[in-house]
Amino acid sequence: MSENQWCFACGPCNPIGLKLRFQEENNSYKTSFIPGPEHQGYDGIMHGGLISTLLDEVMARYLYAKGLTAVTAKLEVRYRQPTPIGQELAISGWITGQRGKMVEMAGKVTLPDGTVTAEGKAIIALKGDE
Ligand SMILES: CCCCCCCCCC(=O)SCCNC(=O)CCNC(=O)[C@H](O)C(C)(C)COP(=O)(O)OP(=O)(O)OC[C@H]1O[C@@H](n2cnc3c(N)ncnc32)[C@H](O)[C@@H]1OP(=O)(O)O
Repeated sequence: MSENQWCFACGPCNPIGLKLRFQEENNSYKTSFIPGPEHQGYDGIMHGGLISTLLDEVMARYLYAKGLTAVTAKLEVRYRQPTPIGQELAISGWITGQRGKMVEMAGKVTLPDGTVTAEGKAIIALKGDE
């Protein structure tokens, strides 16, 4: 069996996972997700911890997709607006810089009408000899 099939965010084998799928486009990594009632904190609003998960995944997984082994060293999220349940979220991440083995990344969560509800910044640590 291939590795990492149980990732909470993207693993196809995880029965309670988000099962995200990704594509690269214009030096950016993208996925989408429609949160349901099981993903809310306050009624009608997506739980902030799960929004962090979306941002963490879209940034760190971009490096994984490039064949690098990397873990999140630092994650900062700015929740600009409530993220509603039941709308398709566009989540994207991109590289903004690198200092040694620390890759600096950014990401955002966008509603269908273009409203950015959350922004993320992360430092992702490359492992091994990369
Ligand atoms: C299908 C597969 C899915 C793939 C996508 C996965 C998405 C999920 C991504 C995750 O959530 S990964 C899980 C959460 N993250 C972790 O569990 C990481 C745990 N932490 C570590 O393993 C280590 O702390 C880490 C590798 C991040 C750093 O340890 P090191 O021993 O390599 O570094 P060290 O502590 O010696 O620091 C080296 C330099 O980096 C700097 N540094 C370390 N941590 C930092 C940090 N957090 N922020 C900024 N700088 C940092 C540190 O200051 C120092 O700079 P200087 O040399 O200039 O002094």
